[in-house]
Amino acid sequence: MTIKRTDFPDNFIFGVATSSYQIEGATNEDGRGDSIWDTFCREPGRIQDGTGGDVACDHYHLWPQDLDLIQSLGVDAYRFSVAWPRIQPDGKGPVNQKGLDFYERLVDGMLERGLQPYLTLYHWDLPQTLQDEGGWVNRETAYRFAEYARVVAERLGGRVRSYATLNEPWCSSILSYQIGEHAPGLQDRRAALAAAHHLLLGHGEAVKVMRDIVPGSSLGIVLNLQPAYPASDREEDVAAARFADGTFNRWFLDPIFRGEYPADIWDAYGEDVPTVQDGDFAATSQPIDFLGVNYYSRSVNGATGNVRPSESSYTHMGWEVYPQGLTDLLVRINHDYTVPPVYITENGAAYPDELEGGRVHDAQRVEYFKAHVQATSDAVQQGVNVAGYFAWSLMDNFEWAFGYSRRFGMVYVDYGNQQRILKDSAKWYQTLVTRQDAGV
Ligand SMILES: N#[N+]C[C@@H]1[C@@H](O)[C@H](O)[C@@H](O)[C@@H]2O[C@H]12
Repeated sequence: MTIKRTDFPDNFIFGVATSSYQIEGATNEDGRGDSIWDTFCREPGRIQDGTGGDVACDHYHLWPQDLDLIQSLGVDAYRFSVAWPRIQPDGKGPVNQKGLDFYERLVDGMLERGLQPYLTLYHWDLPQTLQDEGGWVNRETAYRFAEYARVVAERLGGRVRSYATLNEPWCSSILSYQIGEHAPGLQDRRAALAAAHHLLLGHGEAVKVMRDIVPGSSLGIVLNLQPAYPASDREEDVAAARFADGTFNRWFLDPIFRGEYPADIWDAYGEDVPTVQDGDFAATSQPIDFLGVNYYSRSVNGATGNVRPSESSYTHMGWEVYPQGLTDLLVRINHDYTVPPVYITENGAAYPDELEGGRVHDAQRVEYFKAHVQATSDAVQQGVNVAGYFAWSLMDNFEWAFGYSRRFGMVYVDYGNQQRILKDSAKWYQTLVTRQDAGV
């Protein structure tokens, strides 16, 4: 059985994805302000290899050849993010024109190369000055985010037709304010739930503002969703899976598509639940034009903790390779919610790539992509309106708390000389998206 480009609708989009802090570098250039990740990386022990995003892939300077590289892959679209601290160094007030100029050049460069820009407004690089005032725990940050969205839309409006407000609000709240593995690195569930609420409020306020500025553009949000399976059919395992599904998936899907929090999880959170003001759910459940889904793996839940099926293979992140979970997830959200067109906005895998004779034979990543593109096609065949697939990531980059120790790219980056080298997976993807009938 082969997966072919023609297995998808003609208007199906294939793309690649990155984010500002992970690739740009130039953290002190052209008026950019500090983000919470610049601060976090300076705190000893936060990043596994002690690095940060100050240089990364030097994309801020190498963007023309990186756009040439993307174009050479034959993809339709490029998903990228705008760094809020480049646009408003203090997160509010004065606009840094050099920051806007950079993204204007970048977007024009995409359009000149026939690449459709898919813009994400917030991929975790919150201006530090806002964090100094409480960050997402402070409700005011939601309104500052809507003001930032206005600035970007007013400058790029006519040229960018797809805007995602947030990337993975679960990571920006739970992972960052409760678990503490991401910036700002707090461990306070009540703060995390307040942050999650204000992120979703900011999403809604930004959508409201942008509807007037970029009429006809496609506005949406990107969620990292993870299907939760019970380790067995024992009641306690089934309950564990439902709780995991509730805290990870429904806690974000329900406010967006139902205008409420899931009652079972709200009750479980007790006094840590966020303060919800009148009108908040009207904002969070603003009609949107697409849902972005970032899928990497599933969870297998038991009453005493997660289970790692021994028969599965695992990526360098320790995540189970489980493509069926993508199909199951898409079919489920299509059944349980009234969703707009869905994009797989991120899917990919980290493996310990080795450069051998100027080549990277990343066979495991090729198989990962093949299986998950197939799983996406399976969901389409089952009636899910999937409009596109973006591979994570275009190139190796700063992998947050793992620093540069994890390589997710289909293009290898030699950080010593910033050389880009297509891995076998890039060549496979190129054959798929350019209809050369890549085989599975
Ligand atoms: N970890 N990991 C890989 C990848 C990360 O590099 C992206 O920035 C996130 O949007 C999402 O977590 C997925």
